[in-house]
Amino acid sequence: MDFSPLAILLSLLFTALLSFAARRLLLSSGWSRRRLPPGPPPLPIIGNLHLLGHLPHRSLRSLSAQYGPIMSLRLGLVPAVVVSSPEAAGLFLGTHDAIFASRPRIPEAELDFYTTKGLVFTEYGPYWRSVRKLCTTHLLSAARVRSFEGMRREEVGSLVASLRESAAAHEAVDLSAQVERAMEDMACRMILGRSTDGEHDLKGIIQENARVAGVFNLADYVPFLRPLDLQGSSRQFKAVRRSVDKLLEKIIDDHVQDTAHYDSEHQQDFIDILLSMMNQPIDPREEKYIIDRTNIKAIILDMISGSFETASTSIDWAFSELMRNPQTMAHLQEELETIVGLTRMVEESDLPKLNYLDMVVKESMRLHPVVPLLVPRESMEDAVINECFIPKKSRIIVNIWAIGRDPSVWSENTEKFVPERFVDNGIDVKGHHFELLPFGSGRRGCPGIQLGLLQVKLVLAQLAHCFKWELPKDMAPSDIDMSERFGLSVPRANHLLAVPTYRLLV
Ligand code: HEM
Repeated sequence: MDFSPLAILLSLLFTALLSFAARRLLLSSGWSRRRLPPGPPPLPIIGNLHLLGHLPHRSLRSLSAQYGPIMSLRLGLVPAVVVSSPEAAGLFLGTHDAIFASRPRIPEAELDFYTTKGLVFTEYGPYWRSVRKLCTTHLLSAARVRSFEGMRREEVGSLVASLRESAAAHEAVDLSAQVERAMEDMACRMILGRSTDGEHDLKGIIQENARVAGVFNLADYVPFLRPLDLQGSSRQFKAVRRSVDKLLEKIIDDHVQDTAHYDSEHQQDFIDILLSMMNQPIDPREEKYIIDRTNIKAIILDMISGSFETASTSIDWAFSELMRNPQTMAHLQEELETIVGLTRMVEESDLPKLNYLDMVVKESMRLHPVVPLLVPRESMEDAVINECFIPKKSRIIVNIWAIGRDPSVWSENTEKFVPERFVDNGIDVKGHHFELLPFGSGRRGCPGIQLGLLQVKLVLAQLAHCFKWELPKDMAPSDIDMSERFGLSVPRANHLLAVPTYRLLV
């Protein structure tokens, strides 16, 4: 046989030509374009809904282990694709982000301007682009986030003061509830300019809105069931939205009346900022969309939904891991003692110097991303990814929980809380490293990332710095229940209780 370089070259060329021709033939016959990604066989009507279980991120990881990192499902009558590896996430959220940047439209949304005129659930297009730009430029910019530093200091100060009282009495505190309250107060003051309302149960209404939005509604997947409203979801959704609307109308009216009395010291909240832009184009380059009251209400509700549970849930998980890993807590407290010292509380200006804190937060977000399946996306056109056909209007679910626990990415100790894995590896949470995506990535990535990260780090650092923490009633760290509850976000199923002892010298 002739193994001369020329013969090898010719045979390589011939093979390449042959496979190119075969590929063209398959593509033109439509066979490859129609081949969906592998996935479990669907049942009539419900498709694969029965496989989701009560913690879908976990069930989907098991299924992906069998069918691969780009897996096809049918959720009721809706085609879906589940993405479960960094490479696949890079294809859907990076390379082909423009195709997958829309959100599925739920039919209620057609009646509800809150869903079509906001940001989170609004379809991709010029309106969404304008609103997104408005939010990133005017509400969530670095300068705006900084402008609320004083308010955050007050709220964190109140949290610490309340914990000091429990510390003096050597009482166990419901840390989950305390943190949740503090974060809700921060969000309400920043967005609405107040954390309570004399007339309405402000936080109760917002919490109910989040609860109803997180409820699984079969009719979202089997649309012909919608008119029957078997679960009563549609009725509940409309009732909650009426309460939200009444509340926001009143708060906006109060702002309009108060504007005349503002002095130069007045801290503008998000409603003030949006009211000052009323009747102007949302984006000066897209004059078609003018800001009116419905836009303001929809944007405000999305800012609240985006910030309400996310930061507190992230803190809750990170703190639970610190309680389960006393050496890590000790290491973090050592860093705080060195950089901040025991004679004062942590300031926001300290945060960039706290490298170990940064690793603790990343590691916690790797193991416990609060939105484990991101917010679902929808494909805007037919696409072929890795030779698989993804039909237009497929729901795209990115399982960042599975990616964060993939041993082929994070090594065998993937289930363990080891912040040190981030030493010198350059991975951050900003959406460029597809192995760690707690804030998503691409066009629909979280616009509140800067604020969210700041809040999480500030509160976590303050809790670890100001107090020594023990578990109640001789509980061992390994006894801490880490069960999850699935909804719009995934918080702890049960609250974390702990006993603080004040440790600062002031
Ligand atoms: C620790 C805190 C937070 C976490 C972990 C978080 C996480 C996320 C995630 C995973 C998404 C979906 C991204 C995607 O689909 O690719 C998202 C979207 C979003 N987040 Fe956040 N978020 C946080 C804080 C905030 C804050 C403070 C705000 C605003 C005040 C906010 C506003 C939004 C909005 C408006 C969207 C929808 C963006 C769009 O569809 O264009 N988030 N967030």
